[in-house]
Formats: sequence, C-alpha cells, structure tokens
Amino acid sequence: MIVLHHSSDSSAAGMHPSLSAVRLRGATKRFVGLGKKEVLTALDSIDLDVEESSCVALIGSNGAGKSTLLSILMGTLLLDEGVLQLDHQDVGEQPSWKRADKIALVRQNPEHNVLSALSIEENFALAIMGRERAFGLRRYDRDAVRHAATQALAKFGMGIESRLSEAAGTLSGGQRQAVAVAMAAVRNPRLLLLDEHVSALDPKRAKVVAEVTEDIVRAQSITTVMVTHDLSHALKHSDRVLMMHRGRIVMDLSGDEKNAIGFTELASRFEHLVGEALPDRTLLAV
Ligand SMILES: Nc1ncnc2c1ncn2[C@@H]1O[C@H](COP(=O)(O)OP(=O)(O)OP(=O)(O)O)[C@@H](O)[C@H]1O
Repeated sequence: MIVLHHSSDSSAAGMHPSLSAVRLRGATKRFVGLGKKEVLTALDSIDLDVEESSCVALIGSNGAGKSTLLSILMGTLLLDEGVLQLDHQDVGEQPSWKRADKIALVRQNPEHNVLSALSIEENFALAIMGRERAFGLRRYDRDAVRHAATQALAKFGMGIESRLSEAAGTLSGGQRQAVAVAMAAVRNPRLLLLDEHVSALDPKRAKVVAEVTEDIVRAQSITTVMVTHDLSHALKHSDRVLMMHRGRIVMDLSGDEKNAIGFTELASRFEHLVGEALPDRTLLAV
C-alpha cells in the first residue's frame, strides 16, 4: 500500500515507516525549456511511501509527471530537490547503475526490452548476471539459465520456453513483453517498474501479459509501480491507484474505495479535480 501525506509527521498519516520500500520526501524535478527561460516543474514536492510488496498504479493526464517519477525511481533522472529512499537508504543522487541489481524496468516498446540479436537464453543470461552483478565475458551456467527461463516463461502459456535458442528478434511484441516480465522475475528485483508495458499489445495478449505479470509480482512479493493510461487496468491490477496532475498526486485510492469505483466514475472524479478531461485513449483503452 501507499500512504500519501503532505506533512513530515508520518504517524499522523497512519504510516508504517518500517514497511516502506520506496519513500519520497519533497521530491522535485524541473526541466529547463529550450530558451532556458522557462522552467517546467515536472515533479512538484511529492511525498510518497510505497509499502513493501504492494502494487501501485500511476495514472493521469499527459505531461502529468508519471514517466518522470518512474525515471527518478529508476535513477535515469536525478532529483533537483528532496529525498528518495529505497529500502531505507538515500539513493536520490545515485545514478541508475548503482541500483541495477535492485530495480527492474519493463518499457512500453517491446523492442526496447530485449536484445534482438541475442537468443532468448542469452537475454536471460544477461538478466541473471545483472542480478548477480557478474557482467563480463565469463561463461554462464547454461543449465541454470535455461531452467530459470523455462520456469518463468511457462507461466505465460505462449510456448516461448521451447524456443530458448532462437533470436529474441523473432518474437512478436506480446512474446517480447512476456520475456521482459519473465526476465524481471528471474532477477527477483526489490522494485519493479512497469511503464505502460501492455499498452502496445492487442487486447488478448495484453490481458494475458497483465494477468501473468500480476501473478508473478504477487507470488514473489515484488513491490511494483506501474504507469498506465488504462483505468480499468489500474483498478484491476493494483492495490492502490494514484492520479497525477501537473507534477502532483491529486488522488489516492485504495481498499474498499478503490474496489467500489468504476473507471467512468474515476474519470469523472479526475475531471472534477483538475478541470480537464483525461486523454481519450484513457477511456478507449478500456
Ligand atoms: N527531458 C525533458 N526535458 C524537458 N521537459 C521534459 C523532459 N521530460 C519531461 N519533460 C516535461 O515534464 C513534464 C512531465 O512529463 P512526463 O513525461 O513525466 O509526463 P507523463 O505523465 O509521463 O506524460 P504522458 O502520459 O504523456 O507520457 C511534461 O511537461 C514534459 O514535457
């Protein structure tokens, strides 16, 4: 679960500090415009706690700051102000490579998640070596890699586990996303970031990948933050839904309140809160 608050008194917000896998305090990120005169505040002093093993969905308007927040968590962007803790350690000023063994990211574009020229097995070998911080030319344990890959891939029911020697470039988009999630699973990360990871797939494949992803993160208790424009996906596959707008978190839903709300009501609430409609694709994606 996430607990959101806007004061430094965590107990007042009913927070359980020891259970936070991710903590942001006053997290601010600005971008300077092309003319170097305008400054855009992409994240505006965000306070956020993501409880260990919970799954959180980030939704919101275009330009709300969702991808920026994921990039801050990943370490590909650094905060201008504020604190980011992962597992109770300040990491806000550390680059991504220092977090590489703790965090996995599945991107929206299937082509960005696997190395097409390598075999599926080799992609898994790299993922596993990354987990063990053992990059380089040393030989990998083929049997162990194939075993881990087979176990993880079989969950998707796409038959990819029988194609481990084939180039990853021969896979369809949905199969690549399945491989990407399976590679993340074998790394058993402390934090999994999903950046619209099923939005480029046809509805049937998207459903399978989304459902198996949730099965995996629940089974392995992986703390997960996912960005999605699909409100029903957010409601169905998360414990908590956070809505962002102009660099702030403007809505925070969990528990019975989240379970009782439908996507049309969620969209109406958002429009009421921020005075503008969500992008059409938010509703079309349902
Ligand atoms: N590298 C950058 N340089 C300048 N401005 C940026 C940069 N990255 C993001 N921004 C700006 O920061 C704001 C937040 O962008 P971000 O990509 O985080 O939004 P988002 O919620 O992910 O949007 P979308 O749903 O459209 O992907 C936007 O106004 C965007 O133009």
